[in-house]
Amino acid sequence: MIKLEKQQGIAIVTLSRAQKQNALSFAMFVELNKIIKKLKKDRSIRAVVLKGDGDHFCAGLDIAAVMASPLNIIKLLFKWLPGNKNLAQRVVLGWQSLSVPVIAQINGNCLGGGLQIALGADYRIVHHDTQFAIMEARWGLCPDMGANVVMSGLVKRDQALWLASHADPISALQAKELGLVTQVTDDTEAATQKMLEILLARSPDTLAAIKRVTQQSYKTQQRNILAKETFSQIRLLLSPNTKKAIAKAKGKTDIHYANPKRW
Ligand SMILES: C/C=C/C(=O)SCCNC(=O)CCNC(=O)[C@H](O)C(C)(C)COP(=O)(O)OP(=O)(O)OC[C@H]1O[C@@H](n2cnc3c(N)ncnc32)[C@H](O)[C@@H]1OP(=O)(O)O
Repeated sequence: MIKLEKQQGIAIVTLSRAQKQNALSFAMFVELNKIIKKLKKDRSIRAVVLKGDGDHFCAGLDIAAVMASPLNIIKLLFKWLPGNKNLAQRVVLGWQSLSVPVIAQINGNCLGGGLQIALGADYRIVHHDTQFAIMEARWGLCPDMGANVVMSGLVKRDQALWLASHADPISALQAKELGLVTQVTDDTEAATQKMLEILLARSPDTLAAIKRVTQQSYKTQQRNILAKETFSQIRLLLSPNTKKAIAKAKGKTDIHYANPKRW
């Protein structure tokens, strides 16, 4: 469900489950993690392009499929030991551990976990018609998968709060205004090629150094943030208000939340 091709030194990673708008199963996270490890060792590549098969980048986590296996939920979101990242965090932040530039080429829907994976890339080239949303709040959850690390380098604090809290789709232009997007275009393929030409004209050592140094400013905080988002998600999953939020997301209207907990 993940395709990896190499063309003239460019690795092309494609989320390939077009009939489900490339919604992410547990197996896709496992495959993506393996691919990132493979690319890390591959000295023949100069850049990575990450995209979705068909008309969409990704419709987010396949919640029903992942929820069907409690063991997979634990492996994906909660396998946390001090200093370790869970599988989803390893995938989202994995693109940043590569020394080569990673460009997410985005069309159609780019939602939830799909947006988080795209935010882990170095650049996002998006079609005018793309829709973005951080959707966890609809399910009574909070953004995880490393979203809080990648967002903190891109979006101002009040905007990050608002985006995660309203959980509604925003347009490509709104996303650009917030800082989520590098470039909005009518031809993502051509714009990606153009960016690759510019990047490939630079020394790979220079690009690697720029990437490493640019990341450093928010890397120091990373471990605390990752641990916090994992623990917050565990508490939410155990909360009666989350059950109510899920019922609401499925269309139940007479929902009354209990008083808020102290965090
Ligand atoms: C920790 C949590 C992390 C997260 O990622 S939270 C976010 C999870 N994602 C969602 O909540 C999105 C759910 N999907 C939708 O709201 C809608 O869909 C869309 C807006 C993405 C698209 O709507 P439309 O254009 O009308 O297409 P369609 O007929 O609903 O979907 C086409 C096919 O794609 C499947 N699909 C879409 N999203 C998901 C998903 N997230 N997981 C699994 N399948 C999905 C559908 O079921 C259907 O397939 P079929 O025709 O076989 O029924």
